[in-house]
Amino acid sequence: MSRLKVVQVDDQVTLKRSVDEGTDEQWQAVQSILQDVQKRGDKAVADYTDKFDGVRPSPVQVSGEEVERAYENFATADLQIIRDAIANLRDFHERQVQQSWFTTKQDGTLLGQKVTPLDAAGVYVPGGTAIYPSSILMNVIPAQVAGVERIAMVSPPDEKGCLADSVLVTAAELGVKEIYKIGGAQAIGALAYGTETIDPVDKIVGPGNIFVALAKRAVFGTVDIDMIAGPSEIVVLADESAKPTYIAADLLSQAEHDPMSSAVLVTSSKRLAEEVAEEVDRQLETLPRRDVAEASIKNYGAAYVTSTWQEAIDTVNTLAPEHLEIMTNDPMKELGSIRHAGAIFLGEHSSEPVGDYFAGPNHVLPTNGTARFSSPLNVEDFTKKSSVISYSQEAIQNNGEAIARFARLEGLDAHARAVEKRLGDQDE
Ligand SMILES: NC(=O)c1ccc[n+]([C@@H]2O[C@H](COP(=O)([O-])OP(=O)(O)OC[C@H]3O[C@@H](n4cnc5c(N)ncnc54)[C@H](O)[C@@H]3O)[C@@H](O)[C@H]2O)c1
Ligand SMILES: N[C@H](CO)Cc1c[nH]c[nH+]1
Ligand SMILES: [Zn+2]
Repeated sequence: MSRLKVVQVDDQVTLKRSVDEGTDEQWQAVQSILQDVQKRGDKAVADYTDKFDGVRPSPVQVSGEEVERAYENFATADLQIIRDAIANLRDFHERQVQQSWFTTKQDGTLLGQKVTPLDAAGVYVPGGTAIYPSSILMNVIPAQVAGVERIAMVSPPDEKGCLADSVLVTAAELGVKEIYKIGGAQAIGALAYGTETIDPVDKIVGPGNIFVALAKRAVFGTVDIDMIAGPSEIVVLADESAKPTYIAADLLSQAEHDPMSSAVLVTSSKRLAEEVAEEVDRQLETLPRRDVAEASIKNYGAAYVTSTWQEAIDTVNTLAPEHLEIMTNDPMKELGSIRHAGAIFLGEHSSEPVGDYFAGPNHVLPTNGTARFSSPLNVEDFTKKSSVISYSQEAIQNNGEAIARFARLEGLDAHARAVEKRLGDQDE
């Protein structure tokens, strides 16, 4: 019996998705960690690091010597790959830069929008069960391209109180100098509220486990956050021309992230669905992270078979997946029908990990159906806009009466009078 369920889609089928909103106990744990960090600063952060990571790094900030040692241990071939990925990501994100703009009218009015980078961003790099140098690239590069001056990075230490060489080297390649060996909700609290050692930031970005996600939700408002990225998801939309071996491999690439990840095939071909299910079983046999991938396939994996191709497209749009691969005869033809997906990979050579590590687009993407209304992490996330208004004397004389009248519609006389003070006044 295949672990990937083949399901005929009809009106009765509810599309399963993984939702982890945290338990009451987790919420309470996070709230009390955050309150304690606000009250006791560095001491609280050190106590929780000791409790959850089993170590008290001192100093908590990474030193230049630690970075030098990491370079000594790091293979040149790996360094070159990181450098090539950085170049691809910079090139892609530089195209996202938005300029300030201004417009003028005949009467001398000037209106516009001034784009300003955030002063300080905090980047969370997960470090519990795996190491994610790729997430450093995805979070730091758009911030730097936007022009953010201060980037403070946090990541939980290993049992020796250190960060992985790949993490330190990747951060150093990007020129990140402020790196702290802390993780979990206590690190989010330190970035949001500040401690004796760490200045607060304006926005916190980066993925993490449920404690990190709940802490980000809780500090939103004190600081901005990027999004709450849930477990990874992949949907493959395929027709008879697709190769089952490729589809199975790509489904497993996301299933191996987390038992809560979801990997789904959508097709109108029952034969393809059955072949992919068999192939998933075959490939699982030799996968090092088989336990995780198998649990994910069992929990949230499915091959949805539709009666028509249009139903297949509708199913994809209902799922609004984080990653969508289109493996059909003419993938470009389907692009126009896809309304909701975080990243769209076209054709059999565009395997999802190409985007996770290297191609250039960001791998921090909306999960959990939120691709219906949100976008990948991008340069704009690290900027804000101010409106600019400059009225000439002619403009205020021509429009002042109308503005005052509008103010009185709201019963706000001080507003009306502020404008009326200018009426009739002429420049010397
Ligand atoms: N969407 C993306 O782009 C993306 C990229 C990389 C990783 N991820 C996800 O990020 C997550 C990383 O999770 P992780 O656990 O490996 O690392 P993590 O760094 O998010 O969490 C580790 C920290 O959790 C805290 N913690 C652990 N148990 C706790 C408890 N009982 N109470 C309070 N705090 C506790 C500790 O402080 C520890 O330092 C995974 O789910 C992974 O799939 C997503
Ligand atoms: N696929 C993940 C986002 O859903 C990102 C990632 C990092 N490393 C490997 N993959
Ligand atoms: Zn991945």
